[in-house]
Amino acid sequence: MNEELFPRERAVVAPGAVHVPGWLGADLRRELVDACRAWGRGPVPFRHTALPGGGVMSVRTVCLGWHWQPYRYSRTADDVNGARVAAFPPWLVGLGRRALAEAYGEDAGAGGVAAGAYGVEAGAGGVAAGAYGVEAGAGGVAAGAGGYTPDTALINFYEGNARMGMHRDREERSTAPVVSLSIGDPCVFRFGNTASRGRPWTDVELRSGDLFVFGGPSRFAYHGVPKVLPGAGDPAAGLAGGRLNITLRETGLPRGA
Ligand SMILES: O=C(O)CCC(=O)C(=O)O
Ligand SMILES: [Fe+2]
Repeated sequence: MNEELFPRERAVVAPGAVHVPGWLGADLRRELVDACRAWGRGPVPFRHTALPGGGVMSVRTVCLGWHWQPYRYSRTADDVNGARVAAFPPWLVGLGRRALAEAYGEDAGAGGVAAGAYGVEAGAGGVAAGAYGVEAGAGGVAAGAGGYTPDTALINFYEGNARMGMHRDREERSTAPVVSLSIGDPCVFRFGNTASRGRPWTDVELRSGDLFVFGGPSRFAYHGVPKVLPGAGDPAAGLAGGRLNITLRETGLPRGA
């Protein structure tokens, strides 16, 4: 939302991890909320994901393109109703590319990403090559925002005391960045490190319309949502309460599958 008295500043939270406050305008937020409602109507509904240990996640999730369940992707929602998940729409690929360009700079190519988001050190080659591996260096982040082709989205809905523990998004074979879009109630988003669930971490408040991208050296960093803050959702976007988060990812899985 852009009505802030003191506009919030974009911030590089860690190398490759960028927070862009208020990136989504009201029209786009509303379109996304409408789209999420439609996706939640099927073929696969929002569900509390069952964990192997017997627990269930407090957020409710629905997926596009590929269905995520702990800890793999499949085309069908075998832990829900067995249906094939809704297709990942081309317009969402476009939104992902725009998000990447916004976070890392228009020339989010080899040099652009390195210089813009990772800092000069990373650009020097060592970190970039080390973090991406040769494969990704050639075809992943280095290909720039235009080459970014997310093929799965996890749509999380937080209500009441829903939260998400510290974890890594690591079921993807691609090392391309994760694009995260938030709509509705604000939350504390905890962005940690790649070594452990523990400190150091940075707590960032994500509000409605905020973009957060994590790639490069931060792609496999631990992160979580310890708390959703009280709010009224985002009435301008047609969300009466709760928090929606959409993450766009490249699975690196075969497209034809
Ligand atoms: O809700 C968020 O902001 C984070 C969601 C997340 O980390 C995930 O879906 O893996
Ligand atoms: Fe995550």
